[in-house]
Amino acid sequence: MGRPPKKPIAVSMGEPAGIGPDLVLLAWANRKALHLPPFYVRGDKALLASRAHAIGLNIRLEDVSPDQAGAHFSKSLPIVQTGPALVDRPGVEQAETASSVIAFIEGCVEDIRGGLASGLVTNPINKAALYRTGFSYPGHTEFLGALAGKHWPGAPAKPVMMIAGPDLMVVPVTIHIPIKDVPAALTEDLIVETGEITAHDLQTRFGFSNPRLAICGLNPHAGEDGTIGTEDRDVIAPAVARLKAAGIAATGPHSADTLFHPPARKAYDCVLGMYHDQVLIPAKTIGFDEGVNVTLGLPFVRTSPDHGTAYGLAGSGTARIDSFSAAVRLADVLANPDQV
Ligand SMILES: NC(=O)C1=CN([C@@H]2O[C@H](COP(=O)(O)OP(=O)(O)OC[C@H]3O[C@@H](n4cnc5c(N)ncnc54)[C@H](O)[C@@H]3O)[C@@H](O)[C@H]2O)C=CC1
Ligand SMILES: NCC(=O)COP(=O)(O)O
Repeated sequence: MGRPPKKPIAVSMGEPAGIGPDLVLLAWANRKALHLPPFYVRGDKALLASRAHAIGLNIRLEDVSPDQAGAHFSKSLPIVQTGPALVDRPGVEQAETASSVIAFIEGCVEDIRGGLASGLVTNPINKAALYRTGFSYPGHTEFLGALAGKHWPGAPAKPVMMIAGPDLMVVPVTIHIPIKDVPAALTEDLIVETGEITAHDLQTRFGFSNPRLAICGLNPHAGEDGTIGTEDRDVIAPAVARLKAAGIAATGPHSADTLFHPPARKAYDCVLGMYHDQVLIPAKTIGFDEGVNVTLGLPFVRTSPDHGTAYGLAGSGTARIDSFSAAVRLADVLANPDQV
């Protein structure tokens, strides 16, 4: 007996005024050249039709249910209509689309839970626009952690953000918080938990037998023995010691400024940074086009392009699809480890 066909990847359309709609259309149009597995979009068909016209793509869009998506993918872009029809205004924020944006994500997670999709790829959302309508999660990462807790009760669901590129993988220990709040948020337990989840997922999902984690300091020169800030000595160093005691190949705290040049990158598999920009700046500088945002620590697979909504490019047809395509391929590999 042959293997059953792979389930499709569920893709959320993301911010309607951003480049998410362009990306799904361009990716489907170039699916063969990009070696993309079957996927479907939870979004709005009317808006996608309008955007396809704007960027000069004459492609078939099919309104389907998730269980039919795989069968349609070779001939048309399968769309699971989610929410009301939207008006296509590229680059223009509209408060009334916020509930649809959230419903796209929730619907995809429910599809995975229901066995209809193998993994999730999210398109970028306008975070500030969602906050303005009362959305209480800083980003997808935290929202997906909450959805995992709701739909997989009892399963471990501490979401950890990783930006993975061919030349660098990084994890920010604190994510979407103001820089002034970082020192207080950094605890030994948080660093240890993040390191353990990272090491576990690099082993079980990414095939590293003994992943080497380089842990950044917080202060210049990792604090110079507590003379330029005490967090490196009093919080981060003990956390590194605990990770080592747990059998994880962790080193640090390292001075972050000298951790990302090519020879330094040979000494580790992944960097844990203490705050968002400490590690996302090098990751996006080195591999903006190929980078993929992966959420570790969830009971399901979620990836995303590493960029945002790029309002200025929406509807122009010029948005690069490399990162989105890499996100779809990686979701497929992670969700179907025995079939690639
Ligand atoms: N995963 C998510 O949902 C993310 C959402 N965002 C959201 O994106 C919005 C804009 O954030 P920014 O910091 O301006 O980042 P951005 O990534 O949208 O744009 C930064 C620069 O990169 C360019 N760019 C982005 N994607 C591109 C692509 N595919 N092809 C070619 N050029 C591209 C843009 O034109 C711009 O010059 C914010 O509302 C933020 O909340 C940002 C990052 C991730
Ligand atoms: N800068 C990366 C980013 O903000 C991604 O956030 P999320 O929406 O994936 O949590």
